[in-house]
Amino acid sequence: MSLIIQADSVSKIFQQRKRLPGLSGTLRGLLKPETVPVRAVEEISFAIRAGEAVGYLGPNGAGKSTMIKMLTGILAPSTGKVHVLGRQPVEERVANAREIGVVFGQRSQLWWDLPVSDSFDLARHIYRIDPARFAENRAEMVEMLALGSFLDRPVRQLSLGQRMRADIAMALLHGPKILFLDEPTIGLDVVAKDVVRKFLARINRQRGTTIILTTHDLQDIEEICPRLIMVDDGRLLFDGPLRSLRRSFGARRRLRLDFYTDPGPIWIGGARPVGSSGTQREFEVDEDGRSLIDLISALPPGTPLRDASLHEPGIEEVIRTHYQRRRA
Ligand SMILES: Nc1ncnc2c1ncn2[C@@H]1O[C@H](COP(=O)(O)OP(=O)(O)OP(=O)(O)O)[C@@H](O)[C@H]1O
Repeated sequence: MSLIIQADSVSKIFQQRKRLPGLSGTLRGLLKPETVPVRAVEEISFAIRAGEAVGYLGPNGAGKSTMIKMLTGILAPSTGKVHVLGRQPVEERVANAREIGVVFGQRSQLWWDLPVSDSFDLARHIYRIDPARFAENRAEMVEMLALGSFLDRPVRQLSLGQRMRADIAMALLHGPKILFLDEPTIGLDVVAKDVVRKFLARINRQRGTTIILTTHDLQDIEEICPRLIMVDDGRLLFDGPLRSLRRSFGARRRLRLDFYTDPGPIWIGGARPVGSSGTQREFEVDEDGRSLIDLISALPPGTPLRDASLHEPGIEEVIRTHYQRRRA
């Protein structure tokens, strides 16, 4: 498979207006604005092959949207280079737009007061889509995303889930090779999220459309994207399969013990106490190879053990712990 997207040491620095405290500060800021540089993206490199589905994950302000804007030609990198289908998006915005689809979860591309089908017709003119190809793509999207019941309704009357489905359909009418989505499931209920996720996984699999999506929601990644790129503070933290994230962040298994009566302090070699509440105790286990039997046999004889279990840390937990550690 060929490389379809490349980011080489990409940084983006914004100049943000400095806020000065108090009313006099606000007035001074208006008369003589001072700016401070903010590094939204710092020296990020990655390469994506045709047909991949990649999740771009990070907390608020991590630089996700900024990266999507650079890949779609909305913003130019401050330093470094971005290539999408062999082009620098910001230099060849129109040619780039013809081959990519973009969905911003928080901002619709549909015309608010027009019926959904009119927005689709306008997209056909804007992208100069061949009528036969348009008809075929439109029919496929209407069927796959179940748009039939609200195609004639103005966009402002749609639920968020319906609007998002229509937005995704619109971004695919010209048959783009790459689909960029910025928070496609934000604010959706569980059913609508499920529809969107299943659809995206399907077009990636069936049409081979390359997908890059930003999200805060790990479930999006688990269901759509075999590959995860994780950023924080503008920097790249992790790039690889979701399944190797645990190992790469050194996440440890947890031993949970429950006793009939409060056992007092408990010590188990190779396990670090991390929580205690009433008759329950929790430990982080240092070595991966140790079994549950091995661990509980280290308890002093006569300890009133009622139940014991060993847990792999959830990916959510791994990431939360990692971000907390970085911020500490
Ligand atoms: N146009 C802009 N001008 C100045 N600063 C900006 C601009 N756009 C983004 N920033 C700053 O760049 C940083 C990264 O913002 P960005 O929107 O890329 O993050 P994000 O990961 O998408 O966050 P969120 O999850 O909250 O949408 C933030 O500190 C933000 O305030």
